[in-house]
Amino acid sequence: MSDSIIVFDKVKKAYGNFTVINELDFEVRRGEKVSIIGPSGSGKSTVLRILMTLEGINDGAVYVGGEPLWHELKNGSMMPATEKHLRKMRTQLGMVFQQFNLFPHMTVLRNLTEAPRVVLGLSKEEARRRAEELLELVGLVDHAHKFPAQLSGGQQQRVGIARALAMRPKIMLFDEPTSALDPELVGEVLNVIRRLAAEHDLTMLMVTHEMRFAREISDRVCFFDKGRIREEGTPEQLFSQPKEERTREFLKAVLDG
Ligand SMILES: Nc1ncnc2c1ncn2[C@@H]1O[C@H](COP(=O)(O)OP(=O)(O)OP(=O)(O)O)[C@@H](O)[C@H]1O
Repeated sequence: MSDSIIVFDKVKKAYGNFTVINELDFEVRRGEKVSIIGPSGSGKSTVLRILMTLEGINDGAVYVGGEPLWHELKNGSMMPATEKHLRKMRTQLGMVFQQFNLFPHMTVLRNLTEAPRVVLGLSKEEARRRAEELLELVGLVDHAHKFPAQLSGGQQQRVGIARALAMRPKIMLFDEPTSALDPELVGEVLNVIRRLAAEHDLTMLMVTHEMRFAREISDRVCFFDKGRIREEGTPEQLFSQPKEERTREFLKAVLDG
């Protein structure tokens, strides 16, 4: 477990009678790039939302960086985490959403400097310097003073990536980052993620429908079905020699579609 930056230990998550995550055991090593694929409703996004502390769990435990995420150890017993603990833990993670989720009333620059200033207490100059470096990384230096509505979807998503990185997270979560984009804008966003994967030792966990991309950048691909990992392996193993019939069916449907 020591090398795992993310651990799900028999995690259960249900909405009423409907079990979304079913005794899930799942680990991600430091620096590993992992893709989660699987049918709609299989619980893929929920895994990311639990890590980002946007959804609680009903049973089991999640560890980030060796520390319980949804619990705190108090006098030797595991107690539900306080908001303070969740806030602290959240700083280790950055998330890129399907729908960008930028602050519409703030310029690109301010979208990038706001949280580092408010949450991390960075000075205005330091936050700006960090933002400018990241705009360089995502190729948007010339757009710093625009508002999100003045940008294309692909540009907005690149700002979304830069904004998450501005908090210097150890783990980046991507929730179908290209699925809201027009097809001709997908490539520019994938290029930024590709670059991040190649040049940084970030841990990356990505839910994606872009099978070719998952195959290219992942160290490991997990096929989710009914709130569990049905099959996992290297991209080569999972895409070229899937063992499970359910995985084969899914891949056939998405790759033919
Ligand atoms: N707040 C909620 N209340 C009730 N049901 C929910 C809620 N959030 C998600 N669900 C249900 O949980 C299931 C899993 O959702 P999740 O978004 O994790 O699936 P997914 O595998 O990411 O699917 P997709 O590929 O369609 O995004 C879905 O059936 C969804 O309808």
